[in-house]
Amino acid sequence: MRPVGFLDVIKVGVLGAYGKLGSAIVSGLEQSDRVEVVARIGSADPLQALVDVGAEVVVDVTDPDAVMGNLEFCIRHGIHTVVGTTGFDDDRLATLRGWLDDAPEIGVLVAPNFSIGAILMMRFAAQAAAFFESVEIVELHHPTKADAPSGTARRTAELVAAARRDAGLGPVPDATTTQLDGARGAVVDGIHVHGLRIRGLVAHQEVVLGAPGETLTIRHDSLDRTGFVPGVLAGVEAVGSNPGLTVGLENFLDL
Ligand SMILES: NC(=O)C1=CN([C@@H]2O[C@H](COP(=O)(O)OP(=O)(O)OC[C@H]3O[C@@H](n4cnc5c(N)ncnc54)[C@H](OP(=O)(O)O)[C@@H]3O)[C@@H](O)[C@H]2O)C=CC1
Ligand SMILES: O=C(O)C1=N[C@H](C(=O)O)C[C@H](O)C1
Repeated sequence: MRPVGFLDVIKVGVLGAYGKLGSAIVSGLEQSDRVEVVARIGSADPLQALVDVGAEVVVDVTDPDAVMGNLEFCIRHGIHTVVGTTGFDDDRLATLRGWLDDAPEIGVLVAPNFSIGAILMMRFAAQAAAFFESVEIVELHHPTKADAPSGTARRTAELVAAARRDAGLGPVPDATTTQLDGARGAVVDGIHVHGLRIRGLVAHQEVVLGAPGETLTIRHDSLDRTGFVPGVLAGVEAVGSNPGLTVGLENFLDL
């Protein structure tokens, strides 16, 4: 298979093209002369249309229940895929790696967040984590979101937990002995994650760190879904020349 990118205009199919993120991505990609949107697929449309129009890269922004079936189809049909859909855990990533072992020339990017600001927020949180005894994550989203905690919050927790391990930090301090279910949030890799669903919001996250005598709060706000488009474009341009599974758009950025 020929790698896509560089001189060619990349033929892109968008799965979930009529959703909130998908429609912003279609509009954004249509402004670029580096890609051509050749397929806009909604939940009622056959995936075979991607093959019929020769899509080289697919962007999946559908639903946690739909994404694995879509990925299996794309990998089996030799289509590189940029995945914005969330709800990924270790089991799903292991399944994906298994499929890719049988298609070593195909690239899949799983990007919990396409926004450059959110990627930097995660990076800064991981950098700060080594210096603070306490850390918790609060993610705030629109109330039509299907999954909790958000993919971004999960990923941040994993990055923070890894940084704490590297720094030799133990568990975060917490004297709670009695609680209502959920009162202390979900726990991802030892890090407490709290989710709010509020009408009017888009996507927001705070990482709150604390040490004796000081706290540090790192906050990112997505105010409009146009903020995700440059990251999607960067993923589309890079995925074809990066076979195998990549988790996190930061791997394709010169940060
Ligand atoms: N990585 C990132 O930066 C971001 C990721 N996201 C993630 O993207 C996903 C979509 O979010 P959002 O746009 O807000 O959600 P929406 O519900 O607005 O859109 C999802 C769309 O996917 C469609 N869909 C569902 N199943 C399929 C399928 N099998 N094939 C094709 N289309 C399908 C739905 O169609 P129908 O309504 O007919 O079911 C709907 O139009 C979520 O997982 C979200 O977490 C969101 C923002 C940023
Ligand atoms: O559903 C959303 O809206 C978003 N989903 C992603 C996530 O789960 O992290 C990215 C961003 O937070 C918006």
